[in-house]
Amino acid sequence: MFLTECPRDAMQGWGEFIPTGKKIDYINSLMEVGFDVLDSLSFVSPKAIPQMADSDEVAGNIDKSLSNTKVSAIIGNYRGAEKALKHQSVDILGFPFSISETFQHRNTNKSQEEAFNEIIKMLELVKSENRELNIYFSMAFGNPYGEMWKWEDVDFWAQRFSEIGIKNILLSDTTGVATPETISLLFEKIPSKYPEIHFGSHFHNRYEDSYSKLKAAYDKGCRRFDSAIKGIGGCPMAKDDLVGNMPTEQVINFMSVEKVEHHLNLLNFESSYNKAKDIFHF
Ligand SMILES: CC(C)C(=O)C(=O)O
Repeated sequence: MFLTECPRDAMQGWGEFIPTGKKIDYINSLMEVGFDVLDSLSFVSPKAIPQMADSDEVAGNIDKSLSNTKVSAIIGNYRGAEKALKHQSVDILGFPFSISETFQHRNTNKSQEEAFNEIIKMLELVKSENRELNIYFSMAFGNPYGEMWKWEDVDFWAQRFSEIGIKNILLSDTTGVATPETISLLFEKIPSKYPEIHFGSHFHNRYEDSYSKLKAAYDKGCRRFDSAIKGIGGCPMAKDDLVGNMPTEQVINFMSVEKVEHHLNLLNFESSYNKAKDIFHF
């Protein structure tokens, strides 16, 4: 299993400002759990996401000597990519490309076509710096804006991104509208057409829906899951429709029930969980 913990997604919409020192301590503790990736930073407008305005300082204090876990940063445009790439601690940039034209505007103030063209430029930059660029397919399972959803639209964009050489795509259920049926459909139809792309899931959901979503994706071959401790978070740009993340405890529970091997250190996970309790008051 390829596991990404998303403290960035947990923190970004949190109402009270989390002191920078606490963020750093939390992320460094997660570095010792054994996740493949920590989605930790955000180089987007501090006006839009004030909680993440200290990402420069956080990035400068991530202790990469603790493990081989890669660090990822979300960006919304080329300028954000340049800022993120100044930090040697950042291995991966993540861009939220939306399958919904409405949400692409809402999230990055661009049309899909404009965002795609900017991604082509970002990809050149990222390659020249020897880092990676992941694409999130936001609203991959439908949207709350009344736009029609078809798996073929997701496939259309998967094809376009495969043509420019994108290697990692996270099918994201931004507002938690996916069902086990739509998850099965996408994971059955799309990844097998693009063997050069590593597809994963980035689910937002209510706790009670989490197991069935994991199972639907897993049964269709998905081996890459994003999650956040206690399911805290969600996309603040989809405010009216905010739902939490896939809870990491539920992913661990799933792996234990389904007898799936993983490489997480559960003692260290408990210590990070306790830090999350302190930050998010649960
Ligand atoms: C912004 C991206 C990464 C996201 O969380 C989503 O679209 O679900």
